[in-house]
Amino acid sequence: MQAEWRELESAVKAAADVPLKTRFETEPGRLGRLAFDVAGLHIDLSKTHLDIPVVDAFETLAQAVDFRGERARLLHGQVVNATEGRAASHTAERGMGAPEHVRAADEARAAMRDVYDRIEGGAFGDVRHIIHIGIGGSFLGPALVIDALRKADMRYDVHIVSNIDGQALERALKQVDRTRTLLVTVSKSFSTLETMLNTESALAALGTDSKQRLIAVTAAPDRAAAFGVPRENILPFADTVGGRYSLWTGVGLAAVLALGWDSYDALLSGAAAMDRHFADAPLRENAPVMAAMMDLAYASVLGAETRAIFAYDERLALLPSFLQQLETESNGKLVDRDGKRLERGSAPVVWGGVGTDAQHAVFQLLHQGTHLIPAEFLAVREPGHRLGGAHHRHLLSNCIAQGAALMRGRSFEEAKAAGADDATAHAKTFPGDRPSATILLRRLDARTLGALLAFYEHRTFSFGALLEINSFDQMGVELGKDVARAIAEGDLGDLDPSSRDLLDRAGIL
Ligand SMILES: O=P(O)(O)OC[C@H]1O[C@](O)(CO)[C@@H](O)[C@@H]1O
Repeated sequence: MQAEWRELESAVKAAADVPLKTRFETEPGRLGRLAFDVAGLHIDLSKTHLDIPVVDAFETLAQAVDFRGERARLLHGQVVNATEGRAASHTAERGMGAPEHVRAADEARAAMRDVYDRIEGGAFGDVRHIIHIGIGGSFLGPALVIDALRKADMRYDVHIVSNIDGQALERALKQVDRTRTLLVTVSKSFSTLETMLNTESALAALGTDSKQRLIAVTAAPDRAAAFGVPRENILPFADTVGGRYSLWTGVGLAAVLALGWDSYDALLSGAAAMDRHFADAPLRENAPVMAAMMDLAYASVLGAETRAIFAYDERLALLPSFLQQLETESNGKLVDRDGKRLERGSAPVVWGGVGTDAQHAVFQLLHQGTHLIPAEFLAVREPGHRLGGAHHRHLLSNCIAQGAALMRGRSFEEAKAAGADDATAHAKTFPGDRPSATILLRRLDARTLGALLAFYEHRTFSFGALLEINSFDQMGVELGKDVARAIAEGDLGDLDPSSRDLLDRAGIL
């Protein structure tokens, strides 16, 4: 593998020496090769340092690391998460996978439909409010989906509570009529501290029969039953579905209730369309694979430590947070699948915000700062409001202008020609040649959103597979949890003096 990586590194470094803005003239057909239309998404990677030699080198690496074999193992339900000895079967939720995984997903969806119909039919009373309790992958996906597809006439008023800070639950409780509130606790493990404590406090606040109004969504149904959730209120899902890949399961129940079952079907069908593209398209026509190549070129070869995502659409404001978990928890790893220390960078820090707000906050650094930061812009062709064309025209113009300006830059001479003195002209010089990708959605509906989220899932997997890491475990979160548990139980062990002092000052000792 070393030879393939060396070849890739020299191709990427050579590509980085060629100014991006000159490439459209010198590389005929560049835009056509690096822009992809899939399932309602237009994905433009042409303002990046991907070029034919780089993609060739990635193809060679893909061959050497058996990328296609790993993809087949993922999509056929074989073990791809070796440390936990299991498959990653999220695509089975959309119909692609081992027959037993697809069957289990279908059964789980039938159980979900049954609970959905009981709620709609009044079995839990006249429900108006839903408090969804969960954290990490057990809330980011549903929260994003609700926010993105929010309708004026939402069927239920959904409050999502994740943080163990009691303020989060208290705020939600203040906004609901407790007699008309359904609790949906989502926890793959049904043992996560934050979720369990919030559930207990919510049950206490909702009164004596509150367990009857508790739905549990989990891969550990026996734990939920032991907790006292009525069996018919437990929605199981397979433990082969990773938390950050789980919004397609009953984890999305609150979103499905709020948006309607049809939206859920459409979300799954959009994801399924992306699954087919990922499974079938040749690597250099495969949008998630090509995007992963781009991510690796920057993070693992050129040393970019961050990657910035800006959604030029209020409805996608939660996307950077969702992707932060998806990408960093999946690929923020120190060792490869054999336990060998990685010789190159794994997942970059993912951060971002909404445009145009972010332009007035962090874009100075993007345009003139000293770090290499690949940026990603997302926008939707159809506006999500009825305020008239000016808002949308300016929004989209700003979005597209950022990528153009990052690439083009402004020379010292141009700044001088515009009348600046030398010192000011230096300050007004933009180096340019800064990479960005742009994703344009035709419209933001459930189907397109499903395709978009599946695109990111497969891109994350492809990054991990090319780097030969396990994208489906998250051992790095355990130590912090263990130390916190020990402290909460009063076991300070060999805790360092600084932390003891802080606990003392915080009033915990
Ligand atoms: O769904 P659970 O088991 O409550 O876990 C919540 C989150 O906690 C993590 O395990 C990390 O601590 C995430 O991977 C997961 O999404």
